Amino acid sequence: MPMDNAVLLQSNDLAVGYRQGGNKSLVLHKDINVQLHRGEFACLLGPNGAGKSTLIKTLSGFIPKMAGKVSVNGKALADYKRNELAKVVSVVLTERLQIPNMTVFDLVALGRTPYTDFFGMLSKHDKQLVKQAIEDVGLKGFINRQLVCMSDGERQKAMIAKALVQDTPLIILDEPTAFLDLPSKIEIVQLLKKLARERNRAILLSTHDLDLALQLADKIWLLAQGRQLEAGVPEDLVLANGFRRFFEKEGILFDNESGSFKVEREQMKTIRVIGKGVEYKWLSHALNRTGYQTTVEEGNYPNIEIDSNANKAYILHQTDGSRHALRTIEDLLLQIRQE
Ligand SMILES: Nc1ncnc2c1ncn2[C@@H]1O[C@H](COP(=O)(O)OP(=O)(O)OP(=O)(O)O)[C@@H](O)[C@H]1O
Repeated sequence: MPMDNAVLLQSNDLAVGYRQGGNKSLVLHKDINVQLHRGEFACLLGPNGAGKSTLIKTLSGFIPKMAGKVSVNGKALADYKRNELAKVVSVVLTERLQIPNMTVFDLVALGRTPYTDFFGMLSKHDKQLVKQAIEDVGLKGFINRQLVCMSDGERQKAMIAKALVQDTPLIILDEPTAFLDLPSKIEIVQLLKKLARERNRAILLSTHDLDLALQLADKIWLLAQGRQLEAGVPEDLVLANGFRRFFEKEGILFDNESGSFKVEREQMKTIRVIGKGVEYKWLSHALNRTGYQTTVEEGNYPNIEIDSNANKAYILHQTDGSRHALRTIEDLLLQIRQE
């Protein structure tokens, strides 16, 4: 069966910002025209203060737009009744929830509110969904734990579980991975991506995890102060120098080849490295990090030979003809510095 890739979220000439009393207002971005389709996993990236939270809150109806239009599932956001909207979009914001005595189960169960009766009674099916979502975010043993007795990362996972049980076609999350350790970040982002692909949901999340976004996002939305939002598949954005234009600062360069940031530093000396494989990669990394430029070309500079046969020995040949065999990269760096 072909997947439905209808537009679930759309903005037309949207302006976002804040009203500041009287007739004064602060418009952060205007003329935002973006679309998010069913089955799409999109990451909103941008430097601090770019306006990511402001855009997320505006798109999900938490703060009023300054101009333009936001449509969810073909209907203007403003035309939705509260309960009706809660069946279409679930939102996870960064505000910390600290309700005394509330357990993980209680919090996640709130996600079923749009589907329960007047008294908020959970059916057997609702309870099953709540338990499943708690398991899915890796909080199985925490079901009866009070939120106030949990770490920021655990609480964040509970908030994501609440969004999952809300069972909406559109999920919007503001920095859901902010407090998570790296394995949990990957786990949660993979879970969300799977949800988008297998259950045909549209998911938008803001994040500072550029690496994860480059690896997993179907679309990236780039936002920076004073720049028009740019959206596209990650590879197109890299090739169009998008990350350079949006993120580079003095001394910090985005390397289009590796898709990562590099610290610009003065290179002191050239060293020739002879070898291959993972040792070659990490030796070059160590030399670049400590200010050496590496080359494979012959020339009048020190040579380092990686001897993989001799249990990863590094043989340093200095220009004066001296030779040193070193066991670790640390020893090698010390030796080079002594010369
Ligand atoms: N309630 C508010 N009233 C006025 N200005 C605000 C308000 N909230 C945020 N701002 C300003 O709007 C700008 C964008 O803030 P926002 O929180 O949207 O950025 P962000 O991209 O999410 O940043 P970060 O990555 O640091 O979380 C900032 O300059 C901020 O100071």
